[in-house]
Amino acid sequence: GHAQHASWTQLEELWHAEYKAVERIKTVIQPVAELGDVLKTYVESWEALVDGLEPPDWGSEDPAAGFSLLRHVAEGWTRVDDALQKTRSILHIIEYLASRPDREPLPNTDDVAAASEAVTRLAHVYRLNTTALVEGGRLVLDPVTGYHHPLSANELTSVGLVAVKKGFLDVGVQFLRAAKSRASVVQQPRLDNMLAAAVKVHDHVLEVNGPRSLAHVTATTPYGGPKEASPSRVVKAPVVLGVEYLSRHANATWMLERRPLVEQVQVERLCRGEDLRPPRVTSRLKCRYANGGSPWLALAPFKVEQVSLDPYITVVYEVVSRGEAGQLKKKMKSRLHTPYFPGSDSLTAAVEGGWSLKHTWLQEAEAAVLMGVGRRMRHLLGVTLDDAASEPYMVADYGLGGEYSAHRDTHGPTRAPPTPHVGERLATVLIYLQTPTQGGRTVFPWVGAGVGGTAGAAMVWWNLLSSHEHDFLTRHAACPVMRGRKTVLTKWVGYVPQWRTMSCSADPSRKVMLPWH
Ligand SMILES: O=C(O)CCC(=O)C(=O)O
Ligand SMILES: [Fe+2]
Repeated sequence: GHAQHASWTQLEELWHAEYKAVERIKTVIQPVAELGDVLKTYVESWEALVDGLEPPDWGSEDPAAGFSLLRHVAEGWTRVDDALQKTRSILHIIEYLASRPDREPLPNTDDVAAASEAVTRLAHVYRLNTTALVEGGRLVLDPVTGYHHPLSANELTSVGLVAVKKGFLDVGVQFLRAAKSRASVVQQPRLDNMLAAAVKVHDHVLEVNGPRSLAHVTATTPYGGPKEASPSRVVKAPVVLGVEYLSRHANATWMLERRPLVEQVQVERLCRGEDLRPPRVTSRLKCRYANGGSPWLALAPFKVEQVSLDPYITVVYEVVSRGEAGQLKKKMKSRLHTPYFPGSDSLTAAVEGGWSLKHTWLQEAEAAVLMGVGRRMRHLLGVTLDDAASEPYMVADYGLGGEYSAHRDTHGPTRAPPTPHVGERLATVLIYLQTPTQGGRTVFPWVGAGVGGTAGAAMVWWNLLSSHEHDFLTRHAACPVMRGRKTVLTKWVGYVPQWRTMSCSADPSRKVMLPWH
């Protein structure tokens, strides 16, 4: 099943619910313990009295036994009654605690497994600081406050084992090493065994399959044995971008066998903040004010920054204000669910979205804020994107290590067709309502560019060619969120409502963009 706590909004609710639960537990611990003690004493007193005798043989005619019986009940029951009355006053608290699973979804082993994998991926993509992990169980540090939550030996062990199982062999060994350094003397032998096994697997896989495939990652040199034994030189794979990528599309073998790994490696480099393009490409990018030719925006144009010219990707700043973002977040809170996409195969969508985000769909008519956003984008981009002419807005809230693997936004020939009056997803408007402090970039592996995201800013890109084929270069991914929260608001601009107003090109490979570009 699907993990319940796949977004930070839900994790935040869990913090609050857990706080309340523990506060209540604290109020019942003492009365419950007292009751336990009193009852135990009472039973002991009774057992001493009957001294192993069964009913017919009770010392009923022994005056001493009769005396003891009277005394046992008279004095004992006062204490029992006192403790029972106190417990009675906390029964509603017990009832509250006992009904917790009916009230809220509690995390289960699925959640823990998914979170372990998320931590593993974070460690892999962002090149975990092993020293900090070994010394303080530290995964990530808040650069401002210096806060970090240290992982215990047991937690490090369970993440390490998941990492090994999932093929992140280098990360697995590192976590198990960290676990060992933090483990008690009793735990040591078990960890020694696990670590030895993990190192053996790591070194064997490295020797047989090399350091990287779609299914595994190892360090570049073996962990066991003499270090100098295998000075295997790692050649950095050449970057594949733009037309070079497009030219490989005809090569089915390359697409099937080589593309996934090249894409993944390029995504990861971009996630770490690299730009894979040469300066002759990046130096042509501009930043300017734009009003899209709209008189309404003439006095208050948007700041538009080019991220890429082909495909055309821009960042439009200050599209949503802080207050508006807050209102939208409030609205989405109770509505988040596991991803599904209207009119498409929900299973595919859920798998693509992974466990690590929750989302909801919002109509423009449901939120005045969206009407404002829609108006701004309509004027700037010159497109129709109201409720009747496009899919609803989508709000997505990422979770712990939340990410979205590389995909295209268009339906294309393989997915369920879009609704007829909306058509293919001509453009994507992706607005960051909340920006993580570390990680979570949106990256385009075949463009070689990524954007860190500024709260309130929109990323806009055009997905289609004149031939109505999708532009393969627009594949993109959301990098795992390392620290902080990421909430995005997406609008897909449908093709059908725009086609009359678009300039048409005889060249089918031309990108479809609207006039202001
Ligand atoms: O959140 C992001 O950075 C990208 C989201 C995305 O690609 C999508 O929702 O289709
Ligand atoms: Fe997307």
